[in-house]
Amino acid sequence: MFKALKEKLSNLIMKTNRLVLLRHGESEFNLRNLFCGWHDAPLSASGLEEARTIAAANLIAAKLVFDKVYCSTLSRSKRSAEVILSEMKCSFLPTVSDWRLNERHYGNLTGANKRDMANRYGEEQVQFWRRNYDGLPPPIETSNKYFYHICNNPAFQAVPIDQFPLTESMRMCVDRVSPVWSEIRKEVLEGIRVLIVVHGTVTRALVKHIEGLSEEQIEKVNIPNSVPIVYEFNMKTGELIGGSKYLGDAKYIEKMTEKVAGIGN
Ligand SMILES: O=C(O)[C@H](O)COP(=O)(O)O
Repeated sequence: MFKALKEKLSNLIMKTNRLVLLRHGESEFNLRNLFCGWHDAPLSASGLEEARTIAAANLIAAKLVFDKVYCSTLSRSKRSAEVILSEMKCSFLPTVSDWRLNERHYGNLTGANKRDMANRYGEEQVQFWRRNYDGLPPPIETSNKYFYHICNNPAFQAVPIDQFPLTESMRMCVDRVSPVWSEIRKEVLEGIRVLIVVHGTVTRALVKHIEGLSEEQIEKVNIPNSVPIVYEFNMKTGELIGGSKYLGDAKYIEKMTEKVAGIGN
């Protein structure tokens, strides 16, 4: 009786912690509708602007504060995090750049226009490469314009040679992200308030881990740039409380999500 009451009381004063996921601002390659993957495309002018006026503005409006930030080793992720932190007046926060949070490698599609590829191979094939859980683009070839830029990018110095990808499916990306997600989850459950600023497919991989979605379910998820996604966890049990909460204007989020889902012009 006393034990049950104690449990009830401890549930009432349940300690929770939040985690926020964010996809970087629009990149030059997003703007030009090009497959990007491990190519280190910078943010576009609107990407920089939306990191401030959408990402940071919504985090500030929701009064969210952070103790630690995670991003990838690609500049569009790092730069978005810098802009957001500066806008939130907390550039002093420890920021971890981890290569395991890099975007999924798009193989030989890197640098190709998504619409051109749909005209050449058909929309179904392109959507298979983009969203099927096991859709594996052809490996990047030395003749690809971005092959040497990618191989020689100092941002990938920490990548073990036997783990350096030439292409990746969503499944491979989910597996790559898994150990770093376990590390972040542990910190979140210890009470560290974490912000993760990463990429479209890596955000989807994290959403799959966090929400426990099936392979079929995650194929239908599309992530707009610069829209914060908030999760809340029970720090004792590790359970997710409720679902995801997207911060910002619902109409804008819907429009941008549809844009990401489509192949573009
Ligand atoms: O790498 C890319 O091109 C983008 O970050 C993700 O593109 P997708 O929405 O076509 O997977």
